[in-house]
Amino acid sequence: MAQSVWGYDSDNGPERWHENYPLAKGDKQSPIEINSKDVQHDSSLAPWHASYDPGAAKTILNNGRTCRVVFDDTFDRSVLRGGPLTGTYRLRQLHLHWGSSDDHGSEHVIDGVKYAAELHMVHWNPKHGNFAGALKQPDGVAVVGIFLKVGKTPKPEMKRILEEIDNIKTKGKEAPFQHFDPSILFPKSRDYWTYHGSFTTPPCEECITWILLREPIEVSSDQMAKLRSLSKNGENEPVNPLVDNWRPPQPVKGRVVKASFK
Ligand SMILES: NS(=O)(=O)/N=C1/NCCS1
Ligand SMILES: [Zn+2]
Repeated sequence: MAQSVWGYDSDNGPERWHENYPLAKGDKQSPIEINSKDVQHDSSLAPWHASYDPGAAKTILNNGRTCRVVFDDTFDRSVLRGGPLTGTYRLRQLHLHWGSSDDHGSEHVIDGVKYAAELHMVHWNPKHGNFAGALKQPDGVAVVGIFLKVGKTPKPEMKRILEEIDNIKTKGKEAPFQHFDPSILFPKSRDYWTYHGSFTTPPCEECITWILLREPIEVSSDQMAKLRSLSKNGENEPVNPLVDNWRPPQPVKGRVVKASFK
């Protein structure tokens, strides 16, 4: 089976992405390490609001690099607004990044803390016509990032996604995933950090307003094991566990991270 052009292995991983995707060496790359001492509280930052239509959820997919839930984004059906954003952004998909053990897996690192996983809800600005057009704009995309922490009181709302894992074990597997409002995954607090960055996967376009929620949600170690039971390989190929699909922190290059909280 030919190697995919990019991935997370030694021969196609983050250190080599720039060979085929030059943007990966840009000045506004993601993820980054966030150090609270360098964060600037911005009292002008408004609260953010998501209004998602559960009927917009369509399918869940294993694309060999992550587990992704896809939503109908053909009109303003599930939208994000407020916070650092101008206008409304349409929810297109959500996916996760995770480690091979509970002590790492997130992409953003907070005061040295690596969480077990990081969930991304990807939205795009319809003023740019379509998703492909939005990728070329600095205000084209908004991603809400939620950290997953292993704890004793797992969030029941994560169950719905994890229950589907058994149906999408191998690369290319897709299953219906309907009647799902992802805002049930949000933690209690709406506190967030925000900065301008990029996709954490190639081609690494620098079109993202990141909204990272300060409060992690809890999952159980068993739930993390479930996520790690996904495979990179296709059916009837040698088993290659889908783990450590995270990009390490990139140079901040003078960017200032704003906080909605003190
Ligand atoms: N991890 S990420 O959300 O920055 N990368 C993506 N690539 C295509 C859609 S989302
Ligand atoms: Zn992501």
